[in-house]
Amino acid sequence: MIKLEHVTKRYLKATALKTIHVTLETGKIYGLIGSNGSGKSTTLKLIAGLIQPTKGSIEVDGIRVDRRIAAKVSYLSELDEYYGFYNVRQTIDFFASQFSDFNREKAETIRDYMKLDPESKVKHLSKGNRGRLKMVLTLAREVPVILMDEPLSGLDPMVRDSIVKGLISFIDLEHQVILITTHEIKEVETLLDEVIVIKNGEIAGQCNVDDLRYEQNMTIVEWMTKIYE
Ligand SMILES: Nc1ncnc2c1ncn2[C@@H]1O[C@H](COP(=O)(O)OP(=O)(O)OP(=O)(O)O)[C@@H](O)[C@H]1O
Repeated sequence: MIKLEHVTKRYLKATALKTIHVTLETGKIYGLIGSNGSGKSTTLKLIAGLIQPTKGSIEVDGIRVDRRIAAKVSYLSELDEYYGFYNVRQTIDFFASQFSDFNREKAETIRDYMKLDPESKVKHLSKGNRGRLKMVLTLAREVPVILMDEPLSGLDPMVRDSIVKGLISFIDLEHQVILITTHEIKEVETLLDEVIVIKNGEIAGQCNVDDLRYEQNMTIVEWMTKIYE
């Protein structure tokens, strides 16, 4: 479970988040959506313990987030941060050496599913295959929280599809909560349980995706557009 209470984040020149108050439950996949600069990445970095809130508190499974929270959170960043001179297998080995919760067997299963050649050098991988490798490394960790910042950004429709299917197949919903930021809303619509809209650093709406679809007869994009009007 992730709990943010009255969280504010100010950078030198910008207030990125204004008093965020939200609880995310284990067993659910949440989408965090909003326009550019609305505060999505900042929210993920705070939960991952990479940056500190200006005010307020953040807890993961009842433990206050600080730099040590990395032990409980698997964070897929927007950036490609891997060593180009390693091949896929060496990159997986490196992650296994860094994280005691890394499940080597699961990593192999996902690598196989993603059709990634273990001998390919990371610097020679296409953007799509680097996206797939990121998924292998993020999902192979047995941690209660998985955070994904723009996992589909810049990828072609086939790669997006394999990543969404990989997510469905390999997340452990009994023990994990997943928070995904994305602008590719239609692609993840079927995956999400809940969607949270962030606007100018504030939560402007939260909704169960089935309620939206069956009771309000609306897609996520229609709902978000209404909030942003
Ligand atoms: N390191 C930083 N230093 C100063 N300002 C920052 C920093 N990171 C983000 N900001 C500012 O904080 C605000 C929120 O940024 P954030 O990256 O969280 O938005 P986002 O919703 O993830 O945007 P995008 O969809 O473009 O990725 C923006 O105004 C941004 O310019």
